Amino acid sequence: MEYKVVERFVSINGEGRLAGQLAVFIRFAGCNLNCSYCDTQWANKGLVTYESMNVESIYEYIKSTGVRNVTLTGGEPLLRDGISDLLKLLSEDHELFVEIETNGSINLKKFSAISRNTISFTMDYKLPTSNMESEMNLDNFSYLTKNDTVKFVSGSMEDLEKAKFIIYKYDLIKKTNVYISPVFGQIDMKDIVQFMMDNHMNGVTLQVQLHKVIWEPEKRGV
Ligand SMILES: C[S@@+](CC[C@H](N)C(=O)[O-])C[C@H]1O[C@@H](n2cnc3c(N)ncnc32)[C@H](O)[C@@H]1O
Ligand SMILES: Nc1nc2[nH]cc(C(=O)O)c2c(=O)[nH]1
Ligand code: SF4
Ligand SMILES: [Mg+2]
Repeated sequence: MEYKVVERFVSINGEGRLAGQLAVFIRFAGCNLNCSYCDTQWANKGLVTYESMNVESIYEYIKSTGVRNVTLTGGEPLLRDGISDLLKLLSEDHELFVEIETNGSINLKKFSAISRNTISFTMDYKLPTSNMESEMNLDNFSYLTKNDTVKFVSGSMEDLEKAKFIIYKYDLIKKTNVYISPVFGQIDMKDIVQFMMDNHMNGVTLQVQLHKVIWEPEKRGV
């Protein structure tokens, strides 16, 4: 199985539970959604330049970096047939901790058989601002554990209200890690903090994309 890889690099992880730690990134081409705010739309275009890599060459690259946190992202990394083969190989190397950024539309049930000790899903719940909310697979919440994360990328008060509704309806704080992140530059983070205070959102973590604070927000490969 060949995968279209549009970027591979080492940086600090700017998002998620391991934000601030070194991570090696593999970015796959193509996505089945089209979020209004997507910061990697370039990776989803048909004519994007990519490298063909297979499971072995991806694994070799990861190991060659000496970095133990791995982030698989895109585009939508779980879109490819055969991505389970890569997840299985990576799960067998207990030196690695693998995070998969996924868009909430892909059924996670099919990955239940893979050993999940060192494999963690960060599932976005796409809010109204994204225009992609109708694509969310709500069954996915039953496959997430405390090793995983649900992320609500919010660009408006309407988004925050919807995030609150979903968090409590599905009891997400008990099941998994819950993050709120601003659509970069589109909402005042003070308003998010105020919303969290007004609604007693204990157990929810606010996070800004660290790499966009450190480098130019549009910079690739960081
Ligand atoms: C580019 S996506 C790739 C993985 C997958 N397609 C997804 O949406 O989760 C990686 C993460 O970046 C977030 N993201 C994309 N554009 C953003 C923006 N303008 N501001 C904040 N987060 C953004 C997405 O919501 C997602 O959590
Ligand atoms: N530094 C850095 N951290 C990240 N964490 C998740 C990313 C992504 O695009 O999925 C990302 C990214 O693009 N850069
Ligand atoms: S799902 Fe992810 S990669 Fe696809 S358009 Fe939305 S943010 Fe971009
Ligand atoms: Mg990114």
